[in-house]
Amino acid sequence: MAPAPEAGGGEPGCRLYLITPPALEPARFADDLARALDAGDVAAVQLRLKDVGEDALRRAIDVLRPVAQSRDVAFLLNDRADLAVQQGCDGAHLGQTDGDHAQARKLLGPERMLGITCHASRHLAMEAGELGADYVAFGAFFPTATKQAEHRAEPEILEWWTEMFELPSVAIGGITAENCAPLVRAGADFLAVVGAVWNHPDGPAAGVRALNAAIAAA
Ligand SMILES: Cc1ncc(COP(=O)(O)OP(=O)(O)O)c(N)n1
Ligand SMILES: Cc1ncsc1CCOP(=O)(O)O
Ligand SMILES: [Mg+2]
Repeated sequence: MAPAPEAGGGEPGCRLYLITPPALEPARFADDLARALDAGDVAAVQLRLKDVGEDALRRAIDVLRPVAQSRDVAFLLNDRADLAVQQGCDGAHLGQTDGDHAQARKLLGPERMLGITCHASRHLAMEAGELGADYVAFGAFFPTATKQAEHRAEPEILEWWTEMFELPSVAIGGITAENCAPLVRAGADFLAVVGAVWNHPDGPAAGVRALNAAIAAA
């Protein structure tokens, strides 16, 4: 999940971080995922299935992890650091109520990534940085139909974070090709998206192309 090198050797650029749709059938979704990843630059994929049991989650990881990893795209698991380690994921993303972050950091070790939700809180982000998170996630920046988001973030928090710290930031929540420019200009290292890719009217590949074009133009 490396930052994009900027042409001309300037500041690293912003990259896409895809989160899976809330429900999926792994074998069928594997084709959609492959097409999306082959459509343009994607730094990471997060498997986020909130409504399935552990067996189904393991099966989904087994099918989808190789699709990402074979393309050098990091594969992270939502909510479960333990399962991320057991199943060979590249990391885990944890929210504020997803268990003990310090324990998760230990479990994941230095090789696997830990991402932490920080909503719109500078305090939570500094705490996450102190305990060794690999990125901090701010949001939701825009209204989203994917999740009942209880926190609203403004681009200023990305500017502040980028000026103060080197740890990468992720922006999430209602992000589309049409509205992402202020987040890119504010210094977001990654844009995490669900709907803008998987619900794109011309398909996921078109969603990835549109977002990468918007990032490049920002
Ligand atoms: C990259 C990224 N940022 C934020 C979230 C939200 O995590 P969380 O607050 O734990 O909510 P759920 O995703 O578990 O509903 C995320 N998943 N990924
Ligand atoms: C998981 C999550 N956390 C905050 S907003 C959100 C959903 C993002 O999905 P979308 O890109 O469709 O708004
Ligand atoms: Mg969570």
